[in-house]
Formats: sequence, C-alpha cells, structure tokens
Amino acid sequence: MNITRLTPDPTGLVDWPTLSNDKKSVVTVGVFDGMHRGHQAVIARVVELAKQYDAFSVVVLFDPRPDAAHRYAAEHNGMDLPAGTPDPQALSGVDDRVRMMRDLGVDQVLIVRYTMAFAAKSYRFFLGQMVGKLGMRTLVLGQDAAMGKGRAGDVKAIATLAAATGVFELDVVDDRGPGQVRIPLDAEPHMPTEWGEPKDPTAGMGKAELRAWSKKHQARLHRTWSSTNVRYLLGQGRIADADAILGHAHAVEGTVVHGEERGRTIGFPTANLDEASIVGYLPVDGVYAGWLVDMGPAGDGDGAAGAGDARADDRVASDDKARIAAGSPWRWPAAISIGTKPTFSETTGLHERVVEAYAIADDWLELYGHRVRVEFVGFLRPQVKFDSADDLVAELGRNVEETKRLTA
Ligand SMILES: Cc1cc2nc3c(=O)[nH]c(=O)nc-3n(C[C@H](O)[C@H](O)[C@H](O)COP(=O)(O)O)c2cc1C
Ligand SMILES: Nc1ncnc2c1ncn2[C@@H]1O[C@H](COP(=O)(O)OP(=O)(O)OP(=O)(O)O)[C@@H](O)[C@H]1O
Repeated sequence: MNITRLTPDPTGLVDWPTLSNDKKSVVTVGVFDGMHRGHQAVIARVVELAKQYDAFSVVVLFDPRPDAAHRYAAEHNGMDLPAGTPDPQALSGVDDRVRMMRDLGVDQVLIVRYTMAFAAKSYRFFLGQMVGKLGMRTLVLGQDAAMGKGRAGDVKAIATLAAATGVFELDVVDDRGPGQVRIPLDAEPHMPTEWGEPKDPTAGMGKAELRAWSKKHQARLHRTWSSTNVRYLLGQGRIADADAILGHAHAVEGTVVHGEERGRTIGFPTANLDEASIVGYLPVDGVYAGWLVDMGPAGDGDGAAGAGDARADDRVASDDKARIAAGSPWRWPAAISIGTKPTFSETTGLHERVVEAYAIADDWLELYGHRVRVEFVGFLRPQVKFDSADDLVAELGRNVEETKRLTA
C-alpha cells in the first residue's frame, strides 16, 4: 500500500499524484474516524470494485477532521488549524485508520491536509480533479456523504453530475448497522456509579417513557454505527457497546512517562501515559479491562505531534501490525485506570487526570519512553477513594482477575 501526504497550496489546490497513465481507480473520500463497521463496509466495497475492474483502490482521507478545522476557523478568523494540534475528540489517530485500510487491502491512501482554502472548492471542481488526476472511474460513498463548498456535493447532486458527465459512476453503500439511536444533545462524559458494564439507560423503555427521556435530554437521532455514537458510548463507560460498533477494541496510544512510582511499592507497577502524547479518544474516568501493547521506543512520529501525524512508512507500519497482532509477544492483558487517584490526591495535592495501565506479565516490563497502545475491552468499576492503600491493593487484585477473565 502507498501512503501519500498532500498539502493544498494557499489557494486550496492540491498537487495530486498521477497514479498511472492507463489504470483507472475506484475512490472513496472521508474522515473514517474510528474506522467503525460502517466505514469498513465502504472501504471493503472500494476494494471489491477495484478488483472487479482491475483498478486501484484509493482512499482520500481528510486530516485534520473537518469538524475540528471548521470549528477552529470559526473561532480564529478563518485561520487553519495549526499542524500538529492535538484533537482529543478524534476517536483514533490517522496511523490507526491507515493501518486498518491496509488490512482491508487498499492500494493507495492519499492524506489531504484539510485547509479552509481546500474546503472552499466546489464538489464539481474536486470531483473533476479525481477524474482527471486519479483516473477515477467509480466513486463509492455512504448515503449521508457530502463534500465540497457548503457540503453541496451530496449523494443526489453527485449522482446527477455522474449521469450528466458520464465520466464516472457513483456507487452508494446502504447505511449499515441497526438504524438510529437517540443521543442526548448535551451529553457530557459521565462516570458510571455502578460496578460492571453500564446498561443502555433507554433499554426496556416503552414508547411514552422513551419520549419523556428524549425530551428531558433533548436527545437527537443519530446513526447507531457512527463516530458520534461511539464517542457518546465511551463517555458513558459503555465499552462493550462501543467495541461492538467499531468491530474491534477501542484504543488510544501514548508515550510512557514516570508516574509517582508508588505503583511498584504496592505491587502494581503501571505504565503512565504522557497526557500530551495521547492520540485517540479517552473514555470517561473509571477502571477498565483491556490490553497493553508495547509499540517500541517512541520515535519522531509517535503521535506526540498530534492525531494527524501519520508515519507514512511501510516498514514502521508492518512492524506495528506485528506488535498489535493477537498472540504477539508485545501484548499483555491489562487493568487500566483513568482518573485522579482519589485515594492519594488529598495527601499528594495532585489532581491531574492520569491514564495508566497495569500489564499482567510474568516479567518486569521496561516501558519508559516507549509508545504503548491501550485497548479497552470492558468497564469494571468507577474510580473509588479507598480508606487505605491496602484496600486499594485488595481491589486491584480482584480487578486483575476480572481482566484475565475478560481477555481470555
Ligand atoms: C486497575 C487500576 C485501578 C485503579 N483504581 C483506583 C481507584 O479506584 N482509586 C484510586 O485512588 N486509584 C486507583 N488506581 C490508581 C492507583 O492509585 C495508582 O496506580 C497508584 O497510586 C500508583 O500510582 P503511580 O503510577 O503514579 O505510582 C488504579 C490503578 C489501576 C492500575
Ligand atoms: N453506518 C454506516 N453505514 C454505511 N456507510 C457509512 C456509515 N457510517 C459512515 N458511512 C460512510 O463512510 C464514509 C466516510 O464517512 P466519514 O468518516 O467521512 O463521515 P461520517 O459519515 O460522518 O461518519 P461518522 O458519522 O461515523 O462520523 C462516508 O461515505 C459515509 O457516508
């Protein structure tokens, strides 16, 4: 697979590469944040059609997320989001999305820096470039896709353009997943108070009850398989539900730094993630079962420069794949904690939110300075202010047993 990073010039023009003089391509365009099962269906369709037509499968990936770029521009006089700005709302980093695209068999990923000048181009101009420069014969989109200035290029408009010009065809993928869900408009992350995987608060409600709930929370309908819903679920600690939509375990990556070093004294040494280095959406505070993967010493492209820092290098990507793979020697079940360590914060005066993971390994792991991937499999319990370190240790023992069970 080829990965190409493209930065539009100040007028918004992109210097698209010529993929081939005669081979055509099947293209899709989007953000693919989280690479959930809806996104995977779209990309699988691109790969399938490309095989059928003996064409290249091409993904044009926008980075940063248009949402984040437009929001920044609205607050900063139309300016572009500076390169490397962290995006804590992004479910996954660009590296992660690209890695999954490779696994699905994509030939070419073109990562286009999403600038305001680029966003101002019409969809007709953009699609003309796809045809002229990339040899696009088929464009694959989901039903709700929209592109170009003012998002005027929706599926209807593009179908009309395709029919009028006759130079490319549009292939629309039906909405995947079990329809729509109601999501509260003001949904703030909220740590569950109960132990164990949180339930859907609307489960079992009758119509009238659901209507009242929706009104109270000003809930809006969203596609169940959407990045918005995954973000909402992670904010409620509903890991199992989020992972079911993603089709894989939700993960964040970051660089391991020194913590307060109390962990080793109580028998549970933890890898603490440097907050500024974290790429991927953090679930709400709580204790989770999951995995820790050692991705090796952090290099230049460890994501410290933000979610958009794709390490467009084949060797690195395949090394990452081997480390992440099931059964890899760099992967351990892990009990994960996100929170302010309330048991100790009064005495220490430290109230920072810390992400740390205790890897269940036979040997001592030296992870300082390494990039690690933390995968979330289940919610175990809320953060608790224990009466003593001994009480915490006893509970950690139970959390470890539960983690082993959930990752077996
Ligand atoms: C699985 C797990 C669950 C944890 N749960 C809590 C908790 O409920 N309350 C709390 O105060 N600290 C909790 N912690 C954080 C510990 O207090 C912390 O790991 C310990 O103080 C060591 O900190 P250090 O890594 O900075 O040395 C948890 C840590 C882990 C690994
Ligand atoms: N559940 C789904 N079923 C089918 N296609 C989908 C689904 N979710 C997204 N898509 C399609 O995937 C492509 C990439 O989507 P993109 O990431 O740009 O934004 P999106 O549609 O807003 O996704 P999301 O709502 O999950 O953020 C688009 O063509 C979109 O229509």
